[in-house]
Amino acid sequence: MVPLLEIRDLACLRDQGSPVFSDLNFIVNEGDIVVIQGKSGSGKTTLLKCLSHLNVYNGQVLYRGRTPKSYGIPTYRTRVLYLPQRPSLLPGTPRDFLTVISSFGSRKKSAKPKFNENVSAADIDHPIEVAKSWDIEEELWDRDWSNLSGGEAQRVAMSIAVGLNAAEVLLLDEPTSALDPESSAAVEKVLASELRASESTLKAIVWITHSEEQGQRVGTRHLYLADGSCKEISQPHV
Ligand SMILES: Nc1ncnc2c1ncn2[C@@H]1O[C@H](COP(=O)(O)OP(=O)(O)OP(=O)(O)O)[C@@H](O)[C@H]1O
Repeated sequence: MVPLLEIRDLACLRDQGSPVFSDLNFIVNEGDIVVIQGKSGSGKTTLLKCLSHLNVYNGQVLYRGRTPKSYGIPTYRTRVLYLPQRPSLLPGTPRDFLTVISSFGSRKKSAKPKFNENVSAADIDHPIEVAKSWDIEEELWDRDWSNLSGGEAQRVAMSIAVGLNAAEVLLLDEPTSALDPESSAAVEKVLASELRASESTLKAIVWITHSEEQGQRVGTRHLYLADGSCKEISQPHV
């Protein structure tokens, strides 16, 4: 069976030419929540950016056996969706971002998702409803990202990722780092149930966390990045 995501001989260089990492090889299968751990500066964010085709890299990233370019990069980025560590650095408002991303998207309206389906107002309403369930009032959608708190921005970004129901793989960069334990647990619960729900497009998550406890709670697999390479470990790294 073709893996959902396959990473072959992935290497990424710093501006000065030294490698952040090289020769990374791993597979993400349907149902996986792959937790990525590693010390600060080990290359976790860089890895997610390579997977979402935001960084230049050597080697191959294959989504369902095909290169990102073969889907068209905007469509690929909607299907393999990266949520940055600090969504507050995005330009404009969350509603602007939602409109742009949904115009590239494809929602699963039937058992077989199709690319480039038209997006209706309902597509845009759903993330707003998900966000409301996480105590995000609608007026926040029209504020600049820079004027949201870190935790508000994280919940809004996550509600877009979940509510649009377009992504098959979510690439999450410390998605709950600015949340209190209760909000964090609510987000973990929704993501885990989305992964199990048959009507959801979501098939796998790659999740960076510095929290060993969170890694243990959410992860089905654990990768540890160190010294420019990564290894699969059976338990979260202590
Ligand atoms: N645009 C860039 N130009 C030059 N070096 C960069 C750039 N982005 C990242 N780096 C370097 O690449 C290395 C890996 O950074 P990265 O942000 O991927 O680490 P990380 O493991 O996610 O760290 P943290 O846990 O602190 O978020 C670091 O040495 C960082 O300084």
